Amino acid sequence: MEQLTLHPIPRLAGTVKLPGSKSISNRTLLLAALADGPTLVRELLDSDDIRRMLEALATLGVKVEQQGDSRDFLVHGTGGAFAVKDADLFLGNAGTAFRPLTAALALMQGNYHLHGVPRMHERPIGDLVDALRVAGADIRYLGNDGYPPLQIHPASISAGKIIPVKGNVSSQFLTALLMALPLTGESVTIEVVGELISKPYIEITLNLMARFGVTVQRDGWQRFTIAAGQRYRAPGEIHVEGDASSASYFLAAGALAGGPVRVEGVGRSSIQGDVKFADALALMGAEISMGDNWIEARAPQGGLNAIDVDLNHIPDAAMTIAVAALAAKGTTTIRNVESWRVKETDRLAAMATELRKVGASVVETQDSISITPPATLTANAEIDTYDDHRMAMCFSLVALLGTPVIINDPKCVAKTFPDYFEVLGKLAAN
Ligand SMILES: O=C(O)C1=C[C@@H](OP(=O)(O)O)[C@@H](O)[C@H](O)C1
Ligand SMILES: C=C(OP(=O)(O)O)C(=O)O
Repeated sequence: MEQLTLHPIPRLAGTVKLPGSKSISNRTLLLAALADGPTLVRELLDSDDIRRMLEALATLGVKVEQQGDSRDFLVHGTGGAFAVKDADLFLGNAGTAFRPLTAALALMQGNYHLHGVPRMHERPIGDLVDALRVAGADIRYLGNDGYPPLQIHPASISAGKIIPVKGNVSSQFLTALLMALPLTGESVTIEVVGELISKPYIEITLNLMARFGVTVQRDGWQRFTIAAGQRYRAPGEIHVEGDASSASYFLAAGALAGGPVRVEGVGRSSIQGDVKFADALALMGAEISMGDNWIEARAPQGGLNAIDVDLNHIPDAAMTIAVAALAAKGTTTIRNVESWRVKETDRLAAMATELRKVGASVVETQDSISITPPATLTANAEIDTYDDHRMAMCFSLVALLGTPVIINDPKCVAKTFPDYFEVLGKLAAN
């Protein structure tokens, strides 16, 4: 197995241009593929999760043309029906490809086999399948009930009713329904049953749907109504913002190792909830400034303080807080992140195990984690990354605390940020 040794990085300052947002890239590709007419998608993220969506669309007969060597792609919309009616789709471990494609294809009168890596087959999808079955979809489980792989069959769809969906396992199920149900042309109300987690991701979905001409009437986070007869219309061009979750590693770096570190590509005008990571970092004492399209972080004079926070709204960037806690005075508690258990790995268990390797005292509950840093961090800890890009990226921050660290299987960052370590290295060389 490949290993990467990161030597201590005593001071870090500079500017990083962020890669495109994963959440916006995959939503935009699908909406553009479903729209009437062509859409130019600018600055698409280049990573495994996006490749899975691009490959799936190609298999489904959607024409997508890369513009030279750029990250600009012209997507030829299909008007809401893919030409290929029988397909086998491998979607890796990309939740933002698997869940929305399941919903869209379930409404399309074809035979589709959707599968992924072994971990994807352990990530739940039952709440989405249950909701789609209420609309008449014919979806069968090929392995364990409630989990991929799935086989979709042609079915008679009638969405003109209330579709209930549970939102306490993943917000991606509601996102998938919202994006797909306009394809029926009927009026439909989606009713969230119980609690909805990761709410800001729904705002990304609604924002992009609106740019493609479909508006949703909402009653808070409980009911979402799509009026009859709406179609996705190509908006001409969509520019993909920088990835706010990827920004978290560099902002934390600025807060830990002097700074200022500035990220470009997200800021005050971002539609991504993960920009709120900056608020959590500020709560720890970091000095944050923000413009429309940039955020900057620097270390406070007296070092960071521990915090006790509910980070349900930013589950991905919350992992970065867990590692930044190693530099904070006191015990940091991150609450309401049970969804960590069903992501790329069981992130609560993985985080607890690996933080202990660097010497932290950790208390893990079903939905929270408390971290108390040691007096001296353990040098050269070998961090296992569990094929989880975010484990690799957030544990790189240990090097910014003056402690060498070894990252096992560093290439797992390819899911969302293939050249993460090169970008970090360049910043460190400034
Ligand atoms: O909709 C999205 O783009 C995402 C939603 C979140 O998932 P959950 O809703 O499952 O928490 C997040 O963790 C994931 O990385 C991306
Ligand atoms: C949870 C994540 O990914 P996915 O889109 O596969 O759910 C993530 O990127 O942290």
